[in-house]
Amino acid sequence: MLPMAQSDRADLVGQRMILYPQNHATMSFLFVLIGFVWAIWRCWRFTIYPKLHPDEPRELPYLIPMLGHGSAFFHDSNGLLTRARQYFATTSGPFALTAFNHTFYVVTDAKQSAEVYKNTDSLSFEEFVQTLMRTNGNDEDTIKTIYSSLPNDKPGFPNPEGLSLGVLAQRMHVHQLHPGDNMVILQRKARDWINRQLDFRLLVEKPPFSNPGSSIDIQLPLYEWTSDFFVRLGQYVYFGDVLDRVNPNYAADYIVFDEVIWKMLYQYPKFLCRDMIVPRNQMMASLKSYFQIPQNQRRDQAAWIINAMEDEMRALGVDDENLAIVVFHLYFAINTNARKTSFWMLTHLMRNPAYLTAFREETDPAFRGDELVDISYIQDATKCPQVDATWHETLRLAGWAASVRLVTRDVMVGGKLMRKGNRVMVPHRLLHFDEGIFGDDIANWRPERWLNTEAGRKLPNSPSWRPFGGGKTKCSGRYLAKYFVTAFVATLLRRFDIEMVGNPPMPQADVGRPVLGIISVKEGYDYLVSVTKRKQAGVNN
Ligand code: HEM
Repeated sequence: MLPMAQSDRADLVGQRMILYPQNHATMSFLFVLIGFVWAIWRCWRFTIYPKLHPDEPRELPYLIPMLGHGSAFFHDSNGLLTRARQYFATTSGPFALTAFNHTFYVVTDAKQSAEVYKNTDSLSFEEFVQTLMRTNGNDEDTIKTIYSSLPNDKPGFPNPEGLSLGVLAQRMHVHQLHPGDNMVILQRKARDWINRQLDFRLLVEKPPFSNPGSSIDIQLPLYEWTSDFFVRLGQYVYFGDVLDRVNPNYAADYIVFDEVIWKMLYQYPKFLCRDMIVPRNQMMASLKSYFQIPQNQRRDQAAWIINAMEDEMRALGVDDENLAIVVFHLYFAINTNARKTSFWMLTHLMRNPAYLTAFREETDPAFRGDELVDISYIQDATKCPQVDATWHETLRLAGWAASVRLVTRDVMVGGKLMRKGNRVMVPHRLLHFDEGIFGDDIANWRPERWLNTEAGRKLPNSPSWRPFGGGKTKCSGRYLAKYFVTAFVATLLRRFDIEMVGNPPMPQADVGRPVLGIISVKEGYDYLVSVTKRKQAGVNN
């Protein structure tokens, strides 16, 4: 056996000696071929094609065909967009970026962004909403029903243009949320809730932040605390106590979900996002139970929009499950941004005590004793210019969203042809970091840029100011958002002194994850604040 084995081995070695050079040659040939094909692809895509199609936006070159800029987009989309803008600094008009085989036309010029917001015929926001509906479990029949035109004489919310419920819903949000009687109802509800809940005894005693035994001061993790406070506030204003009774953990589930909401936006495969799916499904099940409670036990506590949406959808035959999923989307529109804005605002104010003092003094007249009484005073920029500037500057630095539209037919924007099937993106942050518009020291929080000059005072009306998107889908909740955040901060400062514990670094923003407005705080960057009963509280009354 042994001699045979030896000869076999010798044969094998011989074969390998003969085959190896052949393998080597094949591999080398393959490499050269791949390199050649790659060079032709790159030359075609980034040199020849742009020359043949000068009317289309120039594309930022990339190395790997299927990936494009996917990796950079995923890790720091704003960094990628900033680099791309520098790359195209000498060319005018939108440019293109490809990530994971999807092409985005990026619009960074304020006037051209107005073209995007205006053109609802060729640029669709609804596609984004429908994709979310699908991702979150709405069935195709429901989506079709909600996006089919309705008669212009239907009962319920007036529909003179015969719009679909999906589009009409935007008008209904405006009816609820723009200044007027319907918004005043929500503002009063919010004021009374803040007055009740921002109470030292409750802070000390109520889990999850209780500090048993504290009689003078309490320490709270700021991001966790403001998140909990604002989500419960938003939930109360829209659903009263009823949803909390159905699921006392609803707000906590929401915060867990909201911190990984990017997995929903990126449509992660199910097995990679149980941390998002478990709380999401729990919340949808709770909303379904909510809508199964007899109407006379819940509707008088709910905001007009919740009852009106229910009526409209039931009239179209939408079942409880699909109704719950649609309303779930509204829940996160209400709650995802205000909680983070209040965190960033307090963070900046504590690091800039002169502004904190100015905020406190300016809002004094809205209080009687420790109670917030006047719901319009703090909102009025003529009476509270410092508050207004603080609000704008906080949004400018913490706003990280982009408006995205699907191109539904070929269209010209900014003098460039945008092809059907691709997406147009207006990254708000690039507009907000334009030194030509917002002045120097652009990376720093300086509310005075909104106050000190004539041009600064006009900034809120500038086409470059887009923290809430634009056009028909511009955030309808922007007035209520300002009210929630500034009423909370004013009441907090009225009743308490608040200080950072120790000397924590400025929290880092979680730049790698897409958000629907305001950026989250990077994990590990929450910090403790000490909240102390204020000795001078109620001084003016
Ligand atoms: C600082 C807080 C907030 C920010 C930065 C913010 C930002 C945004 C943005 C960027 C959009 C998308 C607009 C587009 O692409 O055209 C949006 C939509 C929306 N937001 Fe807000 N939002 C905030 C707070 C709120 C609040 C508190 C509510 C409700 C009470 C709300 C309700 C909505 C609704 C309903 C939409 C969808 C618009 C529509 O289809 O009509 N938002 N928001």
